[in-house]
Amino acid sequence: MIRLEHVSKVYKTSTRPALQDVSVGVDKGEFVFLIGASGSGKSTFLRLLLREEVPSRGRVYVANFDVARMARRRVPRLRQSIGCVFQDFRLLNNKTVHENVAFALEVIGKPRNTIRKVVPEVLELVGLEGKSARMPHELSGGEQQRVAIARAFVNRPLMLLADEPTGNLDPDTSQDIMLLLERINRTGTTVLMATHDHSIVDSMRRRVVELDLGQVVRDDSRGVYGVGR
Ligand SMILES: Nc1ncnc2c1ncn2[C@@H]1O[C@H](COP(=O)(O)OP(=O)(O)OP(=O)(O)O)[C@@H](O)[C@H]1O
Repeated sequence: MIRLEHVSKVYKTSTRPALQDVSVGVDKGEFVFLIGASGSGKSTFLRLLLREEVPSRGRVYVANFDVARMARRRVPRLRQSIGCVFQDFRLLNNKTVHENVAFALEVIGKPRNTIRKVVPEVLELVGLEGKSARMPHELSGGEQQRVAIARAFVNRPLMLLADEPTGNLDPDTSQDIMLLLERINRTGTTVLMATHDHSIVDSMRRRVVELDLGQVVRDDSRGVYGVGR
């Protein structure tokens, strides 16, 4: 599903590589934590998968896309197969919950009757049935993140990328969000989550890929956050 082969990334304005000779494969349906100190390269890793950046060296594959080399006009198709969730939710504040999720389908040209059918289904999946008419500011942080996850998942992407999705949430709410990401993973969706949250990584016992100064220093199949460190 994801394959990085000997990927290095050096940003123009930086001397030290953000990623250095990184080779990682993630199979369809896996749940993987990407961990590492601030500046270790986690966001760069995710941005390469979305073709928001291109590697300085090496190859990046996502599903059947040769991400770094594909024509620019095919990039929207790549991005449609990847759902994204962020620490700061990134909802449209002037739209309701329903409209936020529906918008993700409108922009890719889904017919209105499909949208009317699938939006309530996905809102139920994330536990927000009954809140579809609320505005984002009328929701708790955890609920806002559920809307963001619904929006990322409504198109049934092959993969969900989550960049610190629990970074703004308290521990209990974070656990609820993790249960939701696990549920989405059980539908067969590959989940790759960048995080600093020790307790979540330790409680889930999933695969852990650790970056340090742009290099993979650990890849454990049922890892914890800080083994031996
Ligand atoms: N657009 C950019 N231009 C120049 N340097 C960058 C750029 N983006 C990131 N970097 C540098 O690349 C390195 C890796 O950054 P990256 O954002 O990938 O780390 P991170 O692990 O996601 O950090 P954090 O946990 O703080 O988000 C850092 O040294 C950072 O300063």
